[in-house]
Amino acid sequence: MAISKPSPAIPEPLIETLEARELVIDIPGRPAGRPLYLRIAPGERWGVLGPNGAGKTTLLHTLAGLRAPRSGEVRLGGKPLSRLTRRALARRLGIVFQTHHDDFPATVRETALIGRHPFIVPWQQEGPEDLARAEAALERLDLSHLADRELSTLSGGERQRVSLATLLTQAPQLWLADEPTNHLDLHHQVAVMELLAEQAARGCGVVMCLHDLNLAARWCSHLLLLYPGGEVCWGEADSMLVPSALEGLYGQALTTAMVDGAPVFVPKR
Ligand SMILES: Nc1ncnc2c1ncn2[C@@H]1O[C@H](COP(=O)(O)OP(=O)(O)OP(=O)(O)O)[C@@H](O)[C@H]1O
Repeated sequence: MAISKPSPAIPEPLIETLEARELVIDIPGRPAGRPLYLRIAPGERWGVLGPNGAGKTTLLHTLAGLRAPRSGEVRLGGKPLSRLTRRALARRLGIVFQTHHDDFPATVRETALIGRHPFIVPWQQEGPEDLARAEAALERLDLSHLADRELSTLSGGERQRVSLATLLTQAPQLWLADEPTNHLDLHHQVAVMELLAEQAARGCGVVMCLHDLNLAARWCSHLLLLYPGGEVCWGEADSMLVPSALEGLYGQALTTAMVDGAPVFVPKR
């Protein structure tokens, strides 16, 4: 996968910040816990960590405006998400879902082009520039050779890369990704983390739910730890990667070492 050449067709993002103000996500039957005050600034790479069922996906969907919070609000560029139209929001914020629902037959190229839908008027066909962006995104995600394939014929990792290519075609300022390295082999895991880091370096804000502590330690600038009881803490990654806190988060003893200047966490047997 080519990881060195960003598409020249993608414009520089506007500078906007995603903010959670006194936010409590809505998980039925769970106590409210500590409200979130988050500010996802341009250039930041946030990792959301927590065990299964802690609420990572619920948080991501709430930040994307797909799910109402129990209380508090999410603002983009100073405006509550509820005051933005779906179209205005989709021009600025994009999401990679944890699971894919491919209800209609479509090729890889057609799926990547969905990323342009917020920018074209209803019933208008995609133009040459839209197509060029989709092709560049497919190339970036190592998918050009699969452009005409039906989604239903792809492997899990190939399908995951199509979702990322669609988001790259959309080129939002805010990238929300639910387990973006799901199904990916080691090389493509690194390539996708590099892609997200590259977007942040362009001035995008990135939030990703991760299960791999070592990817989080190497690629995230900030971390948010979500505990199953609703407790939450967040801050710069260096200050959050405390072995005892991570052991408490997962209920799993860890061995820690420093490798190439970053901590590495291995589960104890
Ligand atoms: N509509 C719903 N009704 C009842 N409970 C729900 C609903 N949606 C989610 N939940 C519960 O909310 C909790 C948080 O779910 P969520 O998918 O956000 O967790 P997660 O941290 O992303 O988990 P995983 O690591 O397994 O993906 C889970 O216990 C889930 O069963």
